[in-house]
Amino acid sequence: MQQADVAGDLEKVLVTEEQIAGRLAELAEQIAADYEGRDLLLVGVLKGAVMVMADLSRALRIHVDMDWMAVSSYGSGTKSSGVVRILKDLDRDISGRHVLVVEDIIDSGLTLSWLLANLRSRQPASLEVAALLRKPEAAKVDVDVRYVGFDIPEEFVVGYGLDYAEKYRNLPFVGTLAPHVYR
Ligand SMILES: O=P(O)(O)OC[C@H]1O[C@H](OP(=O)(O)OP(=O)(O)O)[C@H](O)[C@@H]1O
Ligand code: HPA
Ligand SMILES: [Mg+2]
Repeated sequence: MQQADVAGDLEKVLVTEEQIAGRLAELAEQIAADYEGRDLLLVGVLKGAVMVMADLSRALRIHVDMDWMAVSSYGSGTKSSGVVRILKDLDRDISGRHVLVVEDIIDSGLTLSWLLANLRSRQPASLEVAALLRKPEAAKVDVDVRYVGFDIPEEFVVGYGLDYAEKYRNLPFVGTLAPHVYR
């Protein structure tokens, strides 16, 4: 009932549940091979990356530690404010650790570019990024992303962790909103 209501707000599905699972399995294999014999720390970026973190980490067949940061630059709108705030910092020191930042989406790149500079200053042994989605046409800054799930067009998307005004995060797929929802 509720799911039907939620789906009614969508214009189209961009990435299906099956496509997400398939791509995360491929990325997990790549990551497991790249980090073999190394101690890996996954850093999830709340709240959007919760679903990616949950599914990617379970697809990984190596030991990992997990920590979380919460940063916010979007508030309740569909445009990045460019001002990034730390809402929750990491619990532990990352100096000397191999850190893989896990993100749901790289849109303007402003959040990630700020976050990487912040994390780099804490002197990890290595620092890479895994993101489910990337919008190449929306990039305002260049960020080097080692693992990308899907490149998507410059449209506002929701689902699989991604929200519009805190809604739609629980959709199992990624889709675009019907214009009537945000106009
Ligand atoms: O590349 P950018 O243009 O900076 O956008 C990407 C960031 O924006 C979203 O987070 P948001 O600030 O909305 O917080 P949330 O994860 O809690 O939804 C998303 O989860 C990324 O972290
Ligand atoms: O397209 C998007 N959807 C939801 N949240 C976002 N944060 C950055 N880009 C997006
Ligand atoms: Mg986020």
